[in-house]
Amino acid sequence: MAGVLLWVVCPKGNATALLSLIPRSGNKPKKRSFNRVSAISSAVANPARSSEQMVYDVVLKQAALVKEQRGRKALDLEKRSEKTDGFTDWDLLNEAYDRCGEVCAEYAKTFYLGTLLMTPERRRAVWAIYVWCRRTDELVDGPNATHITPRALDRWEKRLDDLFEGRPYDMLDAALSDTVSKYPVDIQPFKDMIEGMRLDLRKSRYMNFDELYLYCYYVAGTVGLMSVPVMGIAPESKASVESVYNGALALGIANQLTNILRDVGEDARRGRVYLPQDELARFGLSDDDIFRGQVTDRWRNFMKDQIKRARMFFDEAEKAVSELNSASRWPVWASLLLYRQILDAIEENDYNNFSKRAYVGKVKKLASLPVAYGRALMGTSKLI
Ligand SMILES: CC(C)=CCC/C(C)=C/CC/C(C)=C/CC/C(C)=C/[C@@H]1[C@@H](COP(=O)(O)OP(=O)(O)O)[C@]1(C)CC/C=C(\C)CC/C=C(\C)CCC=C(C)C
Ligand SMILES: [Mn+2]
Repeated sequence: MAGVLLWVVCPKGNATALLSLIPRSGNKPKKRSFNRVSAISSAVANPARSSEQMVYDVVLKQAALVKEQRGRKALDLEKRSEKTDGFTDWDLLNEAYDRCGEVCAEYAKTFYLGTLLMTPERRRAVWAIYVWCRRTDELVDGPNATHITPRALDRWEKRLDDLFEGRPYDMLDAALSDTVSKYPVDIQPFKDMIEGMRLDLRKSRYMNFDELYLYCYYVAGTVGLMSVPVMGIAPESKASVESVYNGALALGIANQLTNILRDVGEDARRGRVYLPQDELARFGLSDDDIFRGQVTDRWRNFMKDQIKRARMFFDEAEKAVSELNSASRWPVWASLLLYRQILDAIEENDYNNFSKRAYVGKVKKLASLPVAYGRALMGTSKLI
């Protein structure tokens, strides 16, 4: 039990919620063709292979896995969900998924509501992925973060290997273990997210956008790659699987860039500057300006440029949302619109992201939901 306790990291603001999820019984456990977005990152590409090219290999691998499964008609997902291998105690497994739903509802209410439109199978699988991501993030961001060492992350990765091989360590892992046995989810994005957490332990500066891009892929682009195999691509979609995964990746990158732009002051107080050093220098800025925290014209101009780039990633993602299964589109649109509006809020704060938190008010949040729903109904193909 002590081992489990060590692993379960309490969430922000509520130390008991994730602890209550501990099981009662000891069920121990090539190059891509460049588009507008890539043109930006390739401008600072490293001489060998840019981060974007490396990340694209993961996209191709995940897309291949999905295509392979698409080809195997007999492996109809909904039927496979009735498989009995691996788990004999259905009540325990259902309870595990229910707990994942509870965590999701507590930490990401809007997203949780959106998942209720999905089929029960897909919905609970997305919850299981959400919970694993949340727990992974909490390792380095939560209240126990100071105790986290690279060795602890190695153990978390070993645990990931085990759950992918059908040996879950606790009941939340059991839910994910069941999910990855049913959907064509590759382990690589999960491993890469852990790699992102390792990076956060050892690195607090990013020399250029190429370095930052890789970090954003690790901690957020991976989420897109993990989620789409479960959310599913619309059967009527004419887009290539790769282009949909590319859009999913773009949404993760856009979200993380937005997160970084919103939290500049907060991160600086923790000694972290995620903004690319070469781009700061190009605008006549340095770490000192960030620690001083004064909104100057140089800062405004720099921020305008950063916001423009984040919006380009959102644009890239938007083209792909309509290719998802119709029932999965609404939560994605809702989260995209909400996160995108944080960029507007930074502008409304006159680019003061040092001491003023950019947030989207309740009214705007609520207003976004029908907009998201309307967009979800439109399944136009904008990708090839
Ligand atoms: C519909 C939807 C949003 C599905 C994703 C569900 C899911 C598995 C989410 C996991 C999120 C999570 C806990 C990630 C851990 C790392 C992390 C915290 C990343 C940051 C998220 C924002 O959270 P927050 O504001 O709470 O950040 P702080 O911890 O407070 O700093 C991120 C910025 C990134 C999360 C990334 C996504 C939500 C990407 C979603 C992309 C898709 C679902 C693909 C959609 C498909 C197409 C084709 C566009
Ligand atoms: Mn976090």
